[in-house]
Amino acid sequence: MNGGLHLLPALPLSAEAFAPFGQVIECAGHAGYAINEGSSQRFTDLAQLEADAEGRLALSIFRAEARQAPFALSCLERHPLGSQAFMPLHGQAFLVVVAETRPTSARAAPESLRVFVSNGRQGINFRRGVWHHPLLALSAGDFLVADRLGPGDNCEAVDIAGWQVGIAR
Ligand SMILES: NC(=O)N[C@@H](O)C(=O)O
Ligand code: NI
Repeated sequence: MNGGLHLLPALPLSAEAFAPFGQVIECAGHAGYAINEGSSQRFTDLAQLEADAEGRLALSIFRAEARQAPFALSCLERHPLGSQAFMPLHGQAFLVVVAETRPTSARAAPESLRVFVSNGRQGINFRRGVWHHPLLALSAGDFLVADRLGPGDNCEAVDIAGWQVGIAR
């Protein structure tokens, strides 16, 4: 413990481990196919983007500052009306914190929290409604973000405490 905070170490991000929460956006593990007279390879349909009927999917860029690990968690959120995808544009690693269920108390039970670290060549797509921590970039850089815009409240948040996330030494 450090300052009363329990450390939840990050595991390397993999499609299998992340499957309950969404998809990993990467070329590794997928078969690309040649397009444009062989000048490019297309790695297609890597994430299932979701939006309700009243919303629409939009592309944005988050210009993220580096967060210092270990990082004390203060909240989790979810987007009930659509998915949310993050793809690093400068190969920056980032932490991904997800929970299988809504935290029932401020001190979210560790067994419901999962922490992954992207190698910077991997993006992620949170399924619609998955509890997650807002973006935690480990080095500064831009992220391409695809998520749902439209009417209604698409962000539900809960406060949590007592946990910090980082890279196991
Ligand atoms: N607030 C916002 O647009 N981003 C968060 O939803 C996040 O997950 O980073
Ligand atoms: Ni979010």
